[in-house]
Amino acid sequence: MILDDIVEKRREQLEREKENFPLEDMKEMALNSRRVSLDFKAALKADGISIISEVKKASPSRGIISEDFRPTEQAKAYEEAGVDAISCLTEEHFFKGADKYLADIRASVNLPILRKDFIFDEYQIYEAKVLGADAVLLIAAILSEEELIKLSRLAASLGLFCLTEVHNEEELQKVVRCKCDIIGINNRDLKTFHVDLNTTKRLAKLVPYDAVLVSESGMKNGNDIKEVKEYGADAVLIGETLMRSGDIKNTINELRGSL
Ligand SMILES: O=P(O)(O)OC[C@@H](O)[C@@H](O)c1c[nH]c2ccccc12
Repeated sequence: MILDDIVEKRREQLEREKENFPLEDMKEMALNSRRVSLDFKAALKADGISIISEVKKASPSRGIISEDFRPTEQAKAYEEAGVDAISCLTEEHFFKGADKYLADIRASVNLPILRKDFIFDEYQIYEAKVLGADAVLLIAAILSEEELIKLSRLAASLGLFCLTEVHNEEELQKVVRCKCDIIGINNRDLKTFHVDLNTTKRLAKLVPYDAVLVSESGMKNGNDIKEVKEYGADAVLIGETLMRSGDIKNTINELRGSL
């Protein structure tokens, strides 16, 4: 199963990271960071539908998405087009991401940044802080309830927001029990890669009214956004459509339905 393979590879990447830079040092750096996070949650709750735009070179379902991949330029173009937040992949093997991309983007844009990765170890949370992220992704499918609580508490203690991702009822119930306040509904099943916007429709009804709801994956145009907005989404997370766009401003306007 692909999700297991990704986590397995991610463990290997993590071991390398820990060898290069031990936990104690990473922790110290994170705790010494004086940077105040940008308010990821407020950005998603802003009027209208908020857009989180993703910087992603490749994915296991799509292969290479962007041949001429320039992460910082991409993020700057998103900022100029008026998006509300940026998501940056840091997983190396399947998504061809890198920590450096996030750090570089941090130095050039002034929007909240989500570290998009497969996070299961406290090291990755400290590292997110050091890289300059404002938020981290936690995927309910790969974390137990105890882990979700532990990692989200640690993130909060560092001033990081958590976007907690679910794909089915059981995962949603789990994150609601953990009182996660920013809930991502992934329209893509990470086990089969099948995309269905009805996932948002089905699960949105079970999301607590005071949580921020993000619909993730598979959206291609303004109609898709309108659809998930009707289901109750406060924000959308869009990657491939924007990575493939030749005119980001135009595509963002089209997605917002303002053309
Ligand atoms: O490129 P898309 O279909 O617009 O999807 C973006 C984002 O939702 C997707 O990259 C994603 C959602 N959850 C994830 C978890 C890990 C890695 C990637 C993801």
